[in-house]
Amino acid sequence: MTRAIRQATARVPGSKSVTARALLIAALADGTTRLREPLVAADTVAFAEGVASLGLPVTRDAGVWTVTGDPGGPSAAAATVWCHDSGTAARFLPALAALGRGEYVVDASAQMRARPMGPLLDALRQLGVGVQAQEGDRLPLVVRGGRVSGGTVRLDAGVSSQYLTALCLAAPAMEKGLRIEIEDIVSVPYVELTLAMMRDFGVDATWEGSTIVVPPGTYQAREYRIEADASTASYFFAAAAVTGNTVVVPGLGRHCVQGDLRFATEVLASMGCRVEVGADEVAVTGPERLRSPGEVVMRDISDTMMTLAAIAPYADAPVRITDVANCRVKESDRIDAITTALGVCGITTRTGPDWLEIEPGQPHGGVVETRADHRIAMSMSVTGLRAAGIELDDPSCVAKTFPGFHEEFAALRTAWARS
Ligand SMILES: O=C(O)C1=C[C@@H](OP(=O)(O)O)[C@@H](O)[C@H](O)C1
Ligand SMILES: C=C(OP(=O)(O)O)C(=O)O
Repeated sequence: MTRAIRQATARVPGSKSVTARALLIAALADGTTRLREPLVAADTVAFAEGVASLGLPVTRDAGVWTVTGDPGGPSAAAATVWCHDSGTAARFLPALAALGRGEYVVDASAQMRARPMGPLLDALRQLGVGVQAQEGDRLPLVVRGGRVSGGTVRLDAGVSSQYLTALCLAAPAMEKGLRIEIEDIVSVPYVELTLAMMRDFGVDATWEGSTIVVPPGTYQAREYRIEADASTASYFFAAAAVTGNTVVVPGLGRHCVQGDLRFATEVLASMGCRVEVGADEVAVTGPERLRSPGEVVMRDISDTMMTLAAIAPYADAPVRITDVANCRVKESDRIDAITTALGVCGITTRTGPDWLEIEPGQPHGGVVETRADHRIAMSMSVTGLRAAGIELDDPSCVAKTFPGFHEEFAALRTAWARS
């Protein structure tokens, strides 16, 4: 007997990572850039307000953000840049501030103040930028803007690729450009995304072995469409995986530049899902019984680690996720947060410094401690599709990247039920 598969569409907002990069590039571009379909969420609003506070105007209309760039860098004489909980803002904006003509304070929430900044600050200091930080190179910072001539820096991006992206994005505005010699690196697809977007705005940076070479140059202002967020889409793809239904997500497709789409095309596909990548949409259909992918190395796509952990109980054998040490220094200690959440629901897990393992089982209800981490909230919502009584202590923390998440998730369930 063939089973009835229910199909529905889920609308996922614009990519956080693409929106943040586009804002910074546009701020340094020659002219006015119009960003279509940007992500409107706490992280990107903080980013846009940070750019504006540095003296580079950003107008936010529905569906279009307009940025008036200045290849000479920020013009404000003084500013306080408030990054809220956003790693992209807290790591990218100090590099933009370094190019300015004033003295800037960069600060953020307690959650972000606890996250590491050291390698970025070390690289900025190698370039002669005046940076003062709190003990342990944490936020808040004072950055003294000035002419940055560039040259060569060494960088350890083994805890976060965001330090490397920050330097790459700012480098064309440096007199000699920049050679960045990379010691270690995580989240490589995010760096590829950075270089691809720089190319879209007219600057061609290249890899030479483990060095990135960015020539001096000027970004060209343009009209730019922000694609949907592949990390956010992972929750909707995972929902199809555990229910055996089909979800179609528009705004992602063959030309997608985000590494996290690999969660669908590689991880879910290896678990028995059918994954169809079209020109401007991706469809995922769950199997009758979810297969364990065995061990999954997630160093490149660690934002989707919790999505996989959240569906792992429904697989037919244990799931082991490895090489995700830097998940311990994100919005929460994510290895601890997701295994604690699953534990509250009766699922057995094991962890190590950079890995976790999840046993198959039927979760029961419980109150999940989200630890103000949007991805714990969204991931455990997926677990809740096949387990009654899973509640989040703070559902509103999804506002970091998708304020409308719960409404869209509920709409998908309703659409499946009606189809
Ligand atoms: O550059 C970016 O836009 C991002 C890089 C990744 O961080 P790490 O490089 O710290 O892993 C990712 O987790 C984050 O959500 C967004
Ligand atoms: C790690 C994340 O964000 P950021 O580092 O940009 O705060 C995330 O969105 O999962």
